[in-house]
Amino acid sequence: MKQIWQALKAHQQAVEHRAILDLFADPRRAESFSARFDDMLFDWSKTNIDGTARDLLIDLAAAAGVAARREAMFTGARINETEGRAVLHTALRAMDRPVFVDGLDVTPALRETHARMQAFVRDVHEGRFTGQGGPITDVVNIGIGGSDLGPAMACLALAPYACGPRCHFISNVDGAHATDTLKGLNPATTLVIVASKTFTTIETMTNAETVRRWMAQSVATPAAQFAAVSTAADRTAAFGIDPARVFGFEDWVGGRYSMWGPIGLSLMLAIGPDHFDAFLAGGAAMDRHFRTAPLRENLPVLLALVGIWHNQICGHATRAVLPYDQRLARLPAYLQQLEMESNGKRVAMDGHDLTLDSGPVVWGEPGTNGQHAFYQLIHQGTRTVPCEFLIAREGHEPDLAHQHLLLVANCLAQSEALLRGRSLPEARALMAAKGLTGSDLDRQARHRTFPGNRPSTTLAYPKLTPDMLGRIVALYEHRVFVEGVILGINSYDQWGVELGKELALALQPLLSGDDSAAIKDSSTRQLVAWFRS
Ligand SMILES: O=P(O)(O)OC[C@H]1O[C@](O)(CO)[C@@H](O)[C@@H]1O
Repeated sequence: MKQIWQALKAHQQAVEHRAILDLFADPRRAESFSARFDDMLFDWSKTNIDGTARDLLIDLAAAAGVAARREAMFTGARINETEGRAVLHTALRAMDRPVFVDGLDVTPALRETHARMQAFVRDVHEGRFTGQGGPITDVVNIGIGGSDLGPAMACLALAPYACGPRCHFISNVDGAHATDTLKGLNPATTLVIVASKTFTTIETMTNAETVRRWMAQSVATPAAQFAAVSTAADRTAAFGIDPARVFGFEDWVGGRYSMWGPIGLSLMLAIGPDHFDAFLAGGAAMDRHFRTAPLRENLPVLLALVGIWHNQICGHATRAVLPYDQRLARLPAYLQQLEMESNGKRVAMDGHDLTLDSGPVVWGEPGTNGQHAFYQLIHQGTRTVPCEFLIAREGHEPDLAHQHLLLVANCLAQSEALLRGRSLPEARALMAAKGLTGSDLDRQARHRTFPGNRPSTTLAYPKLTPDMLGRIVALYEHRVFVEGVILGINSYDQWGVELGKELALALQPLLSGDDSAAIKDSSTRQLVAWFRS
């Protein structure tokens, strides 16, 4: 491994100043540096990765043992070593294939829970399960992190497939979130889902109490309109939720990988069981591809290797995710948790400090909106931000096809602009054509140059259907896995969120009056005093 990392670094230094555009002298550049899976196209040719770098990166994945680790994950080995757990979200989307944990096939239980979810959703849709004031019109999902971001992202993404009650999401402990979300909802026709793997998360439990009080003002039995999704049946029972409406899952489903199972209940309510199954089928199709395609043609592996090249080799600390698909507006937030909670770690699996950078900072917004906000920095700032564009060939609005064309044109134009840039002579010619001369021309032209040579990839897909969303989400999940294996990280724990939780619990009583002298640093002491005054 060490030698491959060194060879990659040496190669990167050798080609650092080469223009990506020069790689296109090879007429087969785009074709050779693209991969397809069914009707998805991943084009990574607009990066500075050439044949040598590609070979080294593939060697890196092979030497890191990606294939063996992948098999270990799919077959239920306890690869989440710091928590002693298997990692089996893939089993949630392939329930027909036995998977054993400790010698026990876990899929019959998964199928049973899935069937219970389907029956419940049909009962809601067909009016057999109602609120105390009539058929369910609205669903409020209370959860945070992995118990919120996935379903919230997917409900928006699949809005054209909505066929059930309206779904709303409350996550923040800020009372504003519950207040604003509940405004206008009828408690007597609202179903509340408390979604929490642990059923201890302070934000979720606090919001659940708030919503229960809100409901109690209007209906006789609030608990009758509550359902729960959790691994902790004892705690859901203690909260008073009827076990008939509790959908359990196992601890080998990580929170940020959990939308495929019961945590996806709000999504299933929104789009119906058939579309939800299509979403699962899309994820399963990507699983098969990931498990069987050679590394060189394997989409998750390639996404990961491009990421490693940009982050650990070239030193670009951030990655922008830019979906030219308004309904993927929450994808960047979803990926922030998926990627940063998974690979934002400084201690490797073997207990040693990482000698390389951990996973990148992931951020983004849908295009074209981002173009009118932060693309200025991406085009002309001093730092390089590798960009990942996502774009569908077709939208869901046939009568607005001309707008979709404009969207596609913008997406392709951005990656072209990042690649080509605009040279000083080109900018001078433009300014001269506008009548500028002399020092004025020189100065104005400099502001209008673009360095170009800025890397980007494009993931193109036919249409954002449930199946396609499943493929895209599974693609990113596996990309995170591959990056984690190459970096030697356990992508499935999240100890880094614990300290803040502990300190918040300790600070809460101090804010409401207890002695704050125990606080060690004067800044926190000052802030506590300020809030208390
Ligand atoms: O589903 P739970 O147990 O409420 O946890 C919510 C989220 O909190 C975290 O544990 C981080 O604090 C995430 O990993 C998880 O998705």
